[in-house]
Amino acid sequence: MNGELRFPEGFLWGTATAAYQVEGAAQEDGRGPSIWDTFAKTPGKVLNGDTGDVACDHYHRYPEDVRLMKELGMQAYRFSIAWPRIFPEKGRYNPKGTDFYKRLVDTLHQHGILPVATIYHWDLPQWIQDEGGWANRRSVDYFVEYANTLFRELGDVVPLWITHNEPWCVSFLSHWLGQHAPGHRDLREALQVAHHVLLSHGRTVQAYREAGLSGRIGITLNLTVVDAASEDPADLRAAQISDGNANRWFLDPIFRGSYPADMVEIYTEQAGPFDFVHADDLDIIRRPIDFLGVNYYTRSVVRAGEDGMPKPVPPAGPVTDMGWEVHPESLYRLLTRLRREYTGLPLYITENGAAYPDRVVDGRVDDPERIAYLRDHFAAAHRFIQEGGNLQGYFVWSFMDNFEWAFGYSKRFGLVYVDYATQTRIPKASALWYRDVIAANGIR
Ligand SMILES: CO[C@H](O)c1c[n+]2c([nH]1)[C@H](O)[C@@H](O)[C@H](O)[C@H]2CO
Repeated sequence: MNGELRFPEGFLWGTATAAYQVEGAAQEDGRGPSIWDTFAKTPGKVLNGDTGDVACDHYHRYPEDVRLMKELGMQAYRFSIAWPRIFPEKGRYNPKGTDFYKRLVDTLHQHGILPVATIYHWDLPQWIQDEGGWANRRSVDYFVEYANTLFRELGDVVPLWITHNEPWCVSFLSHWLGQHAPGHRDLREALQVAHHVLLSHGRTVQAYREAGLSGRIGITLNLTVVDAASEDPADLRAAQISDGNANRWFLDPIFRGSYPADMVEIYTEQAGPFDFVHADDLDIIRRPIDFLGVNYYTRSVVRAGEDGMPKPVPPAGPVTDMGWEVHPESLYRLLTRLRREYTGLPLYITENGAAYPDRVVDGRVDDPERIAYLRDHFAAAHRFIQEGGNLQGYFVWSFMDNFEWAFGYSKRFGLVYVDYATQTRIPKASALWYRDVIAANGIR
């Protein structure tokens, strides 16, 4: 058909969620508290005082959800494993926690859906935070023990592993900007956290190789394109700094084995010496991975503040319900840069999607804006592939509406609408459209 954009044979189409955002069952089968249980119960941290106590009750309703994924033709499901289910207390392994993920993975296989497991998606066990959290280098050892347990228990049935979801959010958003758990505002701590998360990634890749498993392992980074508000040298430098913080701080250690020098100079000046970086750390962090997961939602535009540091410029174009600019061409720009400057490894879009104020009318949810958003981003991805880019799959965020962190349940990213009062699932028009895209392996 004219204008149809077909994707390569075997391209993997899926959706993504994360444990704390969908599972609920916060105290069930021995799960211990996470930093998000603590944060959400702290007055003022999450809109409307929402918590993940129940969420989408995915812990109990996953059979229904997986059936719906099958009906919608989804080929893969990216979920995260809740560390506090596996090690609820220091030194205590909880087999009941692992058993849930064995049930989930088994159900996915029964329906011909590929399981993709994210080992860490922000729900750090509170007992580790009580020892200093990711800022404490001991967290690296705890993480490797946790990961090795998952490889032992699930290594033969999970073919794709993601060590971490978005180290930038775990470090800078949560320990410098203070918007996510544990809500700290300390640049030096954020830099220590970023380093220990990256180090735990490298140690875990090493552990996966030593386990002799036949699957693949990578990491998911939230990446963006940063544009300067003008050609003024101050704005151009501000964009360079913003790019350094958002992108290069993680891409350079993983793919080049060093932190970006321009940013090291700035951060050393602002936060003191990098004495938390030990001699062989960067060699561990740069251990070769099998793929890179890319979470892309929007680009950013910055100008220079009084101090020369980047200040965000409000979007000029259309935005989603999060206020994020809809900018699909920047997905193409980002992917092209990754291929040009960093890696030819397989890439997966491990998250892309949009929140819109969805409404149920006569039992249906029409979401044309989400369809348009996804179509344009799929087209951008297709352009990258057509030019030789090694993009192998796409996971829409999210399978269903869920707990959107500090925004609580006020933002709906799902292809499937969730009525939280009844836990009813309603596939939105975008879910039915996505089903047709998957069936055609392309867009019209
Ligand atoms: C700039 O967006 C970030 O890359 C990002 C967006 N998102 C994420 N990271 C997280 O991985 C998800 O848990 C969020 O639910 C999702 C939607 O907000």
